[in-house]
Amino acid sequence: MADSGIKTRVAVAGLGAIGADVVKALDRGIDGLALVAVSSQDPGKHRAWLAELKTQPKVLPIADLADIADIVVECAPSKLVRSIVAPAVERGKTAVVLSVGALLQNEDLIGLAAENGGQIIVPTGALIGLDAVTAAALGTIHSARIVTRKPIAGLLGAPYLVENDIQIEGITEPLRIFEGTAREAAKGFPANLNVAVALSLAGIGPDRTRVEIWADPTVTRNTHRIEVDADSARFSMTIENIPSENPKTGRITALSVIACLRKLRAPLRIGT
Ligand SMILES: NC(=O)C1=CN([C@@H]2O[C@H](COP(=O)(O)OP(=O)(O)OC[C@H]3O[C@@H](n4cnc5c(N)ncnc54)[C@H](OP(=O)(O)O)[C@@H]3O)[C@@H](O)[C@H]2O)C=CC1
Ligand SMILES: O=C([O-])CC(=O)C(=O)O
Repeated sequence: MADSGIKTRVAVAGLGAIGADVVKALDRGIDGLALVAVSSQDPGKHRAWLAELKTQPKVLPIADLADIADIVVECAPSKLVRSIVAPAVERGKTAVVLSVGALLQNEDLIGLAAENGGQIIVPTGALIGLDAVTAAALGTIHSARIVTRKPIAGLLGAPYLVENDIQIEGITEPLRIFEGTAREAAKGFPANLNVAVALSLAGIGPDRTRVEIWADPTVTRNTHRIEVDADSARFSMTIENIPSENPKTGRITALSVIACLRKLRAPLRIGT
């Protein structure tokens, strides 16, 4: 298909560990896409590096991004998901969502996208294997499980730890701090376990996907192992993510978003 020359306009909400890398990649150039706007809590903090971009995006409040973009990439705290995604999908536009856990409290956004011809895209993010999980889900998946091990800094402050008075600072041995469903994990660890919800949405849902979380002072990487048993295949895979400047977020997450954006207009797409 010939390139029409018309660029799809992209806005990025959040300029932290994920958003800043996505903005820089868009500015370097992704075929068919143009960065038009960004949003952050404190834009002054980002003025210097934004000024070095080849093309200056507008700096807007999150609610205004979908006015001028075809795709809004959400890389912000999970409590903002609704205010970023709703304006996009109700205009028939696309929202790329990183704070996947928050979709469980805002499931109606999926209906809103369906009614208005919009789309919500969840990149593989910090996880591995969602291509195989979505394929297996077309048959029968008997079970899906994720075991996450994170260094202490990747878990500190999670509401589940605070509510249950679980102390992890200073532990010297791995400690299993949670066992439950992906839905429960999303509630207790909203900034740490998006991967569990992504796995569940690709597979057998948040109430049947089992999650185990370990605070592990012996690891330096955010490590996720998934185990899936289906009528088409059985597989297990592990990813060991090097933390970014945000210890909760693996470096590969921004790269996954960039790869996802590149696929949108690429002449060759690899993978499901
Ligand atoms: N799906 C997945 O696999 C993964 C998902 N995530 C999730 O992705 C999200 C982003 O992660 P990460 O980049 O590490 O987070 P960071 O904390 O590094 O960055 C968050 C950004 O959100 C911005 N922000 C905060 N409030 C507002 C607001 N009111 N309006 C606009 N912007 C705002 C901040 O602005 P400022 O810089 O000005 O303070 C900051 O730039 C998180 O919810 C995280 O849990 C993370 C890893 C993997
Ligand atoms: O799932 C998340 O929110 C983040 C994560 O574990 C990682 O980046 O490795």
